[in-house]
Amino acid sequence: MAAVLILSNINTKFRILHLKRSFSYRNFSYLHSKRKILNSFTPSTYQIQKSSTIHKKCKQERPSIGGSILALALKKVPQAAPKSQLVRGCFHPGASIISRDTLPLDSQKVTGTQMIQAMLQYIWPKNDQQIRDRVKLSVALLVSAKIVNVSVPFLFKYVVDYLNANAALNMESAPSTVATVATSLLLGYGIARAGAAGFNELRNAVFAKVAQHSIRKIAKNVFLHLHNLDLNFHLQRQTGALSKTIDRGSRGINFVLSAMVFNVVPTIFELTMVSTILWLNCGGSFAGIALGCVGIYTVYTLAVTQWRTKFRVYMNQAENEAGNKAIDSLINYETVKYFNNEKYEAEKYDVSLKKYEDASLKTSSSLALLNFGQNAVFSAAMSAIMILASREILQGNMTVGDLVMVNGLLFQLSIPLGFLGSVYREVRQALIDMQTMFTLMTMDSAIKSKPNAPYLHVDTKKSDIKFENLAFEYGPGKEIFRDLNLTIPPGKKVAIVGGSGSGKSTLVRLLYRFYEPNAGRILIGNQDIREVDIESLRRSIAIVPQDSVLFHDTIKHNLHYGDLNASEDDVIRAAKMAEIHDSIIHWPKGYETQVGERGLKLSGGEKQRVAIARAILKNSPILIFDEATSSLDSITEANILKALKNATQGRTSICIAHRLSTIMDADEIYVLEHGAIVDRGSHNSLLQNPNGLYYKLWHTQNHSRSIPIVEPKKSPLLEK
Ligand SMILES: N[C@@H](CCC(=O)N[C@@H](CS)C(=O)NCC(=O)O)C(=O)O
Repeated sequence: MAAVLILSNINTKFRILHLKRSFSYRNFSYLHSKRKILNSFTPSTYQIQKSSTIHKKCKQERPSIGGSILALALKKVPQAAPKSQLVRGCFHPGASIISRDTLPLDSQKVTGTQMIQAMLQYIWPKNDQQIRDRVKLSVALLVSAKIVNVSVPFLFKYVVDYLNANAALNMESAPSTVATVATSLLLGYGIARAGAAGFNELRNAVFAKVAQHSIRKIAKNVFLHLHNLDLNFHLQRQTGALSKTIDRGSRGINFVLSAMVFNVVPTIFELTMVSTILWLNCGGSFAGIALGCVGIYTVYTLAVTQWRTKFRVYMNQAENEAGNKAIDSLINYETVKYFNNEKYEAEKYDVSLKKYEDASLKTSSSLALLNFGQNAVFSAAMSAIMILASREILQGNMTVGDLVMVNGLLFQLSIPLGFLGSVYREVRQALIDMQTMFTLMTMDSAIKSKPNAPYLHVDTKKSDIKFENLAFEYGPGKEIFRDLNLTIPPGKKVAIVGGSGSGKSTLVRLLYRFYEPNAGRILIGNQDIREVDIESLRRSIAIVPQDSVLFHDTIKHNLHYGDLNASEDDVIRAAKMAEIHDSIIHWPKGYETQVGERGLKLSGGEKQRVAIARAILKNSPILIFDEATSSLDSITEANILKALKNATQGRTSICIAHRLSTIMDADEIYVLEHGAIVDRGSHNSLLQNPNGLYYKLWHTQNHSRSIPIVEPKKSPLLEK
């Protein structure tokens, strides 16, 4: 199948824009403007052809984005090409991709055997005897349940035969004995039925701990693994998709385990027992009917399930689409109101609901067809086996009890098989989900500590920070630094200023090892940060980021996050230093106030002050303020600058700033432009140079800032 896939790496994220069977370049602008993103594109492997031709055309037509748009003619191929052919978003003819957002491009697909091995590690753990004992007990209970279950039709047979034989005799001779025997057999029948159910339930209870324990361990390991992957990985992936991967993957494990232990293995065991019994007791043709029935039933069920699965996929897609639209619309509640677009939003939501409705109807009607067919197969088999039995009875080879028994055995078999289609569908999906999750586990972080890396030691009096011949680019054509040299003296407050895109924040990311430089090195107290333990490096640096995002928890928890071992007094002290304490105590629940999702209930200034308090609490020798006062009004800013001054005392601090008024007191100011230092000095000395960038920035900002006097923003929490 020839297909066209257009990918864009705008925002460093590959997106599938459109997939078509045939492609003409004239469609390109249209497709690009449509930006159809097929998130739910099923994982397949495509071979890339003629990419260079189409890419060239894209470049001519849309020079501004040509470099980042790749239009690829693809052909489906059975196997993925080596991952080395896929380099930094550059696709070469002949290379292949796994086109699913959640599957990492640079990871290896996990095979079925590897998945089974991984699962076995959890359900048969080497050093957990308790779990192993539970598995053994579950298997014993499974076998017992099935043996008892198969004995039920036998007991029924004996009762029928016994009553049949004795009803024909003179009942007056020993009526009480007949009644006692029949009653005992029927009681045995009841006990056996209850016993089989009891064993089944006991097995479920015993095995539940094994399954849940495994899921917990796997989910925790995946979660930890995700935290250990580098920032670049996280920026390229939707966080929602990652959490879904863990969620679906661990649910998949649960499902596969449960299906195997509670359904597939017991049913195969029961089928083997039933056909053996029928063959030994009644003959080969009886066993043949049972096996034939289950065979036809299985083929029919799998075929119909395969056909109807697409309706469920559409249904789920439409459900997700509707859910996303509802969430997006409700998150944008204020924007919707600003433009009176409630009806438009409702219509948009209804489009997805309609898709859901259509798919849902197809799901139900195809389910009815499946159920009917399954029933018909078993009914036909039961009729056939009973006709055969009745003939044997008439010939005197079998009893009426035997007829009841064969009926019972076949009927009992139909019960677990009643869910075969669902089990098949869910297991297939679970295997895909598990594969996505385990594939994620094969990803390695691009940035990590070397084995036995020494801890970083920072002496605030001696350890300077040096950026030596630094070169860095976020990707091809996105160069930030070419040959940057910069020294931050120990214990001093250094400011880095410049326009947006000059590379200020990138410096912080490189220092924190969120990214690795392409050339050059960064030294703290003459220790190359690439050679030291990454955790010790990050412990030595406290950052107040540009966008402070808070956890959906209390304000106290969010402050405490700076140092989870700090005392409550320390938390309050940090809050006071960051000038947020007075606001908090006026909120209805004080420090116990919930901040809302991502700190939604707090104003920008409040969030930044929380971030400052957290950084103060972290108490690291190096402090970085990355545009930390950008969301503060003038009055709060003035108050907070004093707090910052206290916090930075005796530490090496770097203030990244756009607003120059916040860094006037810095010991040294570096002016950055297009990734190079164009000016340096103190505030006063820099203002002596009327041709310098600092001079221009200062006068532009002072002119615009002298007009408004901004009142401090009220907290949204106080307004409620
Ligand atoms: N007999 C069918 C259906 C069994 C059934 O009722 N499955 C439940 C889930 S355990 C269900 O809700 N199915 C809905 C569907 O398959 O669309 C089969 O073998 O799959």
